[in-house]
Amino acid sequence: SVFPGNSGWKTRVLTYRIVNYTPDMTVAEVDAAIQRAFQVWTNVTPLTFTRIYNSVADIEISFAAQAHNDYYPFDGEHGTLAHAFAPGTGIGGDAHFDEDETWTSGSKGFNLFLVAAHEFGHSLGLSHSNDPSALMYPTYHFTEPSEFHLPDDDIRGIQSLYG
Ligand SMILES: O=C1CC=C(NS(=O)(=O)c2ccc(-c3ccccc3)cc2)CC1=O
Ligand SMILES: [Zn+2]
Ligand SMILES: [Zn+2]
Repeated sequence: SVFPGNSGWKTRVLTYRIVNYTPDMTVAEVDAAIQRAFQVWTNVTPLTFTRIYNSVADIEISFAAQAHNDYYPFDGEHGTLAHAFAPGTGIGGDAHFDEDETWTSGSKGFNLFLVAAHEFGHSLGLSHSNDPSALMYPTYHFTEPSEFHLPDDDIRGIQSLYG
């Protein structure tokens, strides 16, 4: 089952900011993938996510390659696709996506919606699941986004933090 992180956010109203964009997708595609990735979690919790454009948000979303001002430099194409920080101030909650990957809204490369939904699980305090069908399972597997449903294991995990 999913091992919930040690703590979650203390507030239910969270903000997010898309700091920059990948050239692999249109701005509209990135916006939609991020919004839908948050919806996966708002559907099953009392959490709400408000997008902001200027000041610092709780969850700052950015694309970067190699070293990028945290202690977890990316590694070029493949390998680590993205990472996210558990709830907290500053870098807490932020999600970084490796620009050396090919990001798509389809089944080619890596599907941004699916990876973002997984990373936002970490941003909300979830760790990995050992259930292969779970979104929080550590291995990427493509699912048609229009048919994506949050597996029970993940619902149990997030509701143990924000139920
Ligand atoms: O906690 C970790 C540590 C290792 C990671 N490896 S990754 O970047 O290659 C990665 C692997 C799987 C996913 C994923 C899993 C299930 C559904 C969608 C994406 C996302 C990123 C990413 C990650 O979130
Ligand atoms: Zn990073
Ligand atoms: Zn993960």
